[in-house]
Amino acid sequence: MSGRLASEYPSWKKLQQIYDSEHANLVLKDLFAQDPARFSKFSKEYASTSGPDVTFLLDYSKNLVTQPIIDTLLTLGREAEVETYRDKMFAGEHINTSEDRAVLHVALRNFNDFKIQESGVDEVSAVLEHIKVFSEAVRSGEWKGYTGKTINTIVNIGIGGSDLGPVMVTEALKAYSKRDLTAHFVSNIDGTHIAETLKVCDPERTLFIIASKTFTTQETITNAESAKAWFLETAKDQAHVAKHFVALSTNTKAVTAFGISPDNMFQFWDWVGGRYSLWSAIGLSIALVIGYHNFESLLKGAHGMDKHFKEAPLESNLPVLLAVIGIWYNDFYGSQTHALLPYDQYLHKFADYFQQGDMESNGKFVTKGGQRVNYQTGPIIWGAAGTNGQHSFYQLVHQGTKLIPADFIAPATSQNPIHQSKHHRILLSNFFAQPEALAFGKTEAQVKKELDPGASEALIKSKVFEGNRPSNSIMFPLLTPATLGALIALYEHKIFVQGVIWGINSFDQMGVELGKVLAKNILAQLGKPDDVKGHDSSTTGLIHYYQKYRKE
Ligand SMILES: O=P(O)(O)OC[C@H]1O[C@H](O)[C@@H](O)[C@@H](O)[C@@H]1O
Repeated sequence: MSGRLASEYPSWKKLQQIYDSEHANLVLKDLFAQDPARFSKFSKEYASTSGPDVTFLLDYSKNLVTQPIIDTLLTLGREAEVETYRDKMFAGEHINTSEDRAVLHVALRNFNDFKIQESGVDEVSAVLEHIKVFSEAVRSGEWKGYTGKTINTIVNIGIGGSDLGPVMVTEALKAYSKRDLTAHFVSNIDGTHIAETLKVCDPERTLFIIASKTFTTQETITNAESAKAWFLETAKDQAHVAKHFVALSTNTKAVTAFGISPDNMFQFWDWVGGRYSLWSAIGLSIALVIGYHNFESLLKGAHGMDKHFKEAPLESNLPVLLAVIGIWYNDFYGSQTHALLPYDQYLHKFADYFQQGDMESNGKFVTKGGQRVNYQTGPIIWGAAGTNGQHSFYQLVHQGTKLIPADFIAPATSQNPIHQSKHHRILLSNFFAQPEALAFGKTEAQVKKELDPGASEALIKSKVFEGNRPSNSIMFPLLTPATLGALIALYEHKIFVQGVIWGINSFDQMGVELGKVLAKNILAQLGKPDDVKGHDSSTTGLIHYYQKYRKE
């Protein structure tokens, strides 16, 4: 984040030399055979030192690394001043330089532990109290709708960071949810999303949460207006809106203009990035679904990881290790993507969440100093919950031509140990088997032994697994709110470290702007073909096609 080109650091050049001269010999099968202690050397157990107990194991032994490579990668971190920039973040310095903002999602889950100076930080506990009081009133039934009935449905209307975090976390912690309160999340501008949701809502018992940091996002405001119109069709009186609409935003003026009273607004601050906002008022839907106490555990679990990230030396700092190993593949092996593969159905939105978290943060081609980078920055993040992926895309992961580093994530214990945990044992046997298969593969000799002597060369070749495909494995005892908090913070800080090394600003998102501006211009031209001006022939042709067939 110093804005320097990563490729100028001496350790970067050294890593390139190591890659060039050694990568052909970096064979997992051999590395494990040569060192029986490889697992214990390249795995670490995390145990929180503050807040609720959180432990997990990070096994990074199945990576194409040796100790000297890890050491050089850590030197790269030091040369890029990862420690300095980490301290700047925690100190509230304006490390989001393009927007001149502090980056303080860590302050949202700090509970007065670290001293952080920034305006608004001293208001965090009051907003948490507001979330607590409000969520408890709704959950207990004390908060009533305009006809005196309790709330049984919440609809969070938001998009991007005002949607993905709450969606992912409420799914991940469903086992802790209040079953008589149904949560829906409406994000897409496609009218289908709000229309289908409203079909199953009762206006007398539904609470709409309008979640938007800026309160100007077209999708969210349009959906919120449609929801309000739908509500007023039944409720008639504008005064009833107060019982059914609340806002989560930094923009009091726009919230008031929408018709939501400031009493029903949950505040946050410009130093909370959208994709880092689930810890803020944006997490209201989470507190409503799992209860404030569990929401606080989520925050405290994340704080434990913040403490680890802030205090642990780089060589035992888990976010740093994940970050530099990721850079090894991304920048030296040329891998384009990184897969997140949780073996936990509750985490089925985890990869979706970190698509924004990682790709919006590190999908940048200029450094903070404005130079075009001459190396790869953020990877494409993707993934799905196991074992579903095994029956779709794992073919390519095992035998395709691309190197796909992957993180396998699993709880040792299931929240649903049905059939004497038979399901979970099968799930975990797959969780253990897949990284093993990826790393060690299957040789031609092994294949031949299993086939008839007359088997064709082609058949034999098609059954070979080259192996040597790297992965991390993360295991924890149970997916609790605090464990999830720590896990999310682990990845947030990994993304931070990578951004610092690449010299980019991980905290702005200029790349979402151009399309928005063009769409606004096009929206004004959709009326008639003659209005369609100033576009290339393809865009013009597409708009004309729409105009020919549309039905209003
Ligand atoms: O909460 P808001 O202001 O509605 O923004 C929603 C989203 O908009 C844009 O796509 C980006 O800025 C995202 O980072 C943000 O999360």
